[in-house]
Amino acid sequence: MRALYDVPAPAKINLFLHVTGRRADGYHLLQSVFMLLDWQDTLHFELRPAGTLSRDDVGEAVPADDLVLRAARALQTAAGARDGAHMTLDKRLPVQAGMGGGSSDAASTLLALNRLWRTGLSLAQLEQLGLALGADVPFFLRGRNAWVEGIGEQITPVDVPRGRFVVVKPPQGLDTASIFRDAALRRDSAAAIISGFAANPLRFGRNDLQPVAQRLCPQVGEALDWLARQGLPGRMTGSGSAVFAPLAPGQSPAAAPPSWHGWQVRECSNLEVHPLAGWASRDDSVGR
Ligand SMILES: C[C@](O)(CO)[C@H](O)COP(=O)(O)OP(=O)(O)OC[C@H]1O[C@@H](n2ccc(N)nc2=O)[C@H](O)[C@@H]1O
Ligand SMILES: Nc1ncnc2c1ncn2[C@@H]1O[C@H](COP(=O)(O)OP(=O)(O)OP(=O)(O)O)[C@@H](O)[C@H]1O
Repeated sequence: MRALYDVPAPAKINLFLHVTGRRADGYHLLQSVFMLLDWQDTLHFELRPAGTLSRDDVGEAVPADDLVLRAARALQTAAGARDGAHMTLDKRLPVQAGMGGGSSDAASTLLALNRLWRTGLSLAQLEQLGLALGADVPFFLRGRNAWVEGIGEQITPVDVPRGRFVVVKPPQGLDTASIFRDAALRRDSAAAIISGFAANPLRFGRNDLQPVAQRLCPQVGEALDWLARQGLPGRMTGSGSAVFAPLAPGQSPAAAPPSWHGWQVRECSNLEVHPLAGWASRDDSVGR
């Protein structure tokens, strides 16, 4: 067994996102298709004795006690692990983008440390730990493009056509909780069915969080207008502020406007499976 691991933590985009209701605890019920992208953070893990956990500093955008450390601590406690780890996060994904970067870091941490520490938790057990860290973590653990319901825990794999996308991240980020608590948020979308999505995957539905996000962050509208002027049907991902559009074969987006300081415009391809898919056992009997 190796004493260190280097693992990727890919981003996701939500091809559509409908808010269908609200639970008694305030969390919102969603329907969405989550799709993995080839834009990623990288994490490095080294075994340390006596349960110590540490992480290299990654700058202001990520809190000191971030989702990597919190995921490690959650696994250590749940599995009774006696080992520790030193962790390095090479943060490449934009923060507060709606691309699930923090959740993906947490999922990759759970998968890597479950191997490094030989704690042997099953996928179902990791998903339960992950959901407490962030609503998107179970999706990343499962590792396939998926139709997702509930608050993120009901996951059904779906096929998404392979293709390229342009992603635009404005400099201003958006806080997920502020979007969900906004009084103007539409929370009553009718339940959709997978076959409706499958008939037209890149155009199905809408993002119900987009109108609120656009009001709180006009740069979201600016990004969508820029895509529309190129004939690209843009949509926001998650709670923003990044937006995306599918690209036709051979098509490239225009150069970003010169006034866009601090904006990111990036071409990506989708992934069929997460690079760490299969790292945790699907068999619950393997868990402790
Ligand atoms: C909107 C999505 O990006 C879709 O992928 C995610 O569901 C958001 O997931 P996330 O960033 O991991 O969000 P969390 O850290 O779990 O939640 C942040 C806050 O957003 C609100 N929240 C989040 C998810 C959800 N289904 N309903 C909510 O109301 C809650 O107030 C919560 O305290
Ligand atoms: N490893 C991490 N990477 C990024 N953000 C983190 C991390 N750990 C904790 N956070 C906190 O989580 C907040 C949101 O992170 P993230 O960038 O994942 O949001 P997001 O892109 O909107 O994701 P989502 O689509 O899940 O809403 C950040 O503002 C940051 O304070």
